[in-house]
Amino acid sequence: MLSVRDLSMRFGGLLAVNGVSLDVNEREIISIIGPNGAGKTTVFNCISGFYKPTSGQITFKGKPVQGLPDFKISRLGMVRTFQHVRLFNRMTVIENLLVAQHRHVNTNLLSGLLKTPSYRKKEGEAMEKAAYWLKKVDLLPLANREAGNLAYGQQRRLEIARCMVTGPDLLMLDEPAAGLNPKETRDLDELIVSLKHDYNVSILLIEHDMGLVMGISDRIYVVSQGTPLANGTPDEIKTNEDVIKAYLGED
Ligand SMILES: Nc1ncnc2c1ncn2[C@@H]1O[C@H](COP(=O)(O)OP(=O)(O)OP(=O)(O)O)[C@@H](O)[C@H]1O
Repeated sequence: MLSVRDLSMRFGGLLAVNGVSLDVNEREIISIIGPNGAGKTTVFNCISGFYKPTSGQITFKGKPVQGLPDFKISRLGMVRTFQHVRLFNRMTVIENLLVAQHRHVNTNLLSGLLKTPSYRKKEGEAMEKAAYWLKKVDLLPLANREAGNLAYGQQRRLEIARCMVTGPDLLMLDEPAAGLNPKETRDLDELIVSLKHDYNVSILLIEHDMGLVMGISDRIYVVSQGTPLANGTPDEIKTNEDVIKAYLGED
């Protein structure tokens, strides 16, 4: 579904990503791990269109996407969350999900102004979808709260729901467990696995919580100082000497 080949990203004199390649197949949970500053978020930013990579090829569902702007990439079915939650804080929880759907499809301004039957039908469907995903992430009772007033863990779940209402094929999560308590992390674990099994979504994940990564990943890519270090199943990665050294070297 997603194929990244020889991706590099240079910021001035710093080669933040150096020759990273990875694949995500249908219904796979793939993690990218590595010490702080390894270049993981930069890889995400290149794949999702926030940065234009210095070099490399990125194809999604067979189409080259490197250099496309983020909104075009998300319309192709690849959506992401951010390391620092980005919601519309002054809007309600449900409004956040409605806006996400509006931004995702080309809505016709005139039909919106005239409130044509087809527009009303779409509005109804958007509302149903929003309610469905709020229920799934346990936020339905809070639908009319301001998003900015939610607890941190709830905001993170809302971000995932906001991605899911757009019906993605690939969901990219940047450190979704950061700042969550153990119970919230377990719920997140279940949610991610359910997205794969019940909704056929592939997941690309950056995460420092090794319990979560090792428990849910089909395969793991390790990067260190921008460079690919290893890739394999959780069991292969756990016992890889280079990986152990890179992590111990961090302390
Ligand atoms: N926009 C930017 N301009 C200049 N340097 C950047 C930019 N974005 C990232 N970097 C640098 O690139 C390197 C990789 O950063 P990146 O955030 O991708 O690492 P990371 O693996 O995601 O780290 P962490 O786990 O701490 O989030 C770092 O040295 C960082 O300072």
